[in-house]
Amino acid sequence: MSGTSAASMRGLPTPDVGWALFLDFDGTLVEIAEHPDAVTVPDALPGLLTALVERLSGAVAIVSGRDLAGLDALLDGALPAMAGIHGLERRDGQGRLYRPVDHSERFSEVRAALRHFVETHPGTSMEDKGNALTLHYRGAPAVAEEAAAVMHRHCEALGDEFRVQPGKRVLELRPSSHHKGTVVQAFMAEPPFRGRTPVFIGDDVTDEDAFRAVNDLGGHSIRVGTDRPTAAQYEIESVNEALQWLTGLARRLTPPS
Ligand SMILES: O=P(O)(O)OC[C@H]1O[C@H](O[C@H]2O[C@H](CO)[C@@H](O)[C@H](O)[C@H]2O)[C@H](O)[C@@H](O)[C@@H]1O
Repeated sequence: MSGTSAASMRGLPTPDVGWALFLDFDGTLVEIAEHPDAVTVPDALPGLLTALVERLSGAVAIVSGRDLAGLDALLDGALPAMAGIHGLERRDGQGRLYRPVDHSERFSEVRAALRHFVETHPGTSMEDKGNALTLHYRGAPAVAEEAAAVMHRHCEALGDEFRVQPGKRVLELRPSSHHKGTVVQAFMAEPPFRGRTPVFIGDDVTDEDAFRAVNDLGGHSIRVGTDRPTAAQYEIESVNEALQWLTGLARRLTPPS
């Protein structure tokens, strides 16, 4: 967590103890890796998150496409409040768990098709999150169009309740009822988030729903990366800069002793 470029971080909003902080995971808190299991979690990250929870009176949540079990394992259970699978599972500030829908049984056909796809396309892999199926093609970028065709064909067969969410060398088939924007709205309706100013930091297309929700709520939206148009109000260039900024945030919000 070193090597800050002051130029790209200039102009970010001034830290405030009244913030509610929402953090994406991959590409925001950890660098993108070749495979989901290959990410490196910085040693200082769980401690940094714990410090932020303390400084912001509990109003900190991870909002990720990963599932909660995987996030807990990667972060040593550092955070009570988290949303996984883009909101298809959510744990509130008091540790209560919400799984609003269960469509996993409707995926049997597409699950089998994706298994066959990864068996016949080296470099691809599938994550089965129950309520969402994720097709990774980072190891075989040339199959992007073919992968998209398979996902969209099955999504159409399932009907309007489902969508294909593109991400970084990934396609996810999931119910369209929940997304990162609805996650922000849900957290903001309850303590310890209610009444605070939402701040969301994320890097990927799926974070755009959250940026829009935060903008509508009068908060601050911060994009990690500068390579495409975004609804975010601010930009940070890299994961390292995001971690630097969060470290500075924890420091600035420490009450004087
Ligand atoms: O919402 P996020 O926390 O950013 O999660 C989005 C997806 O992240 C993971 O995939 C991405 O990161 C992998 C590890 O760096 C990378 O190999 C892959 O290409 C990226 O798409 C995760 O595996 C997915 O389940 C998440 O939905």
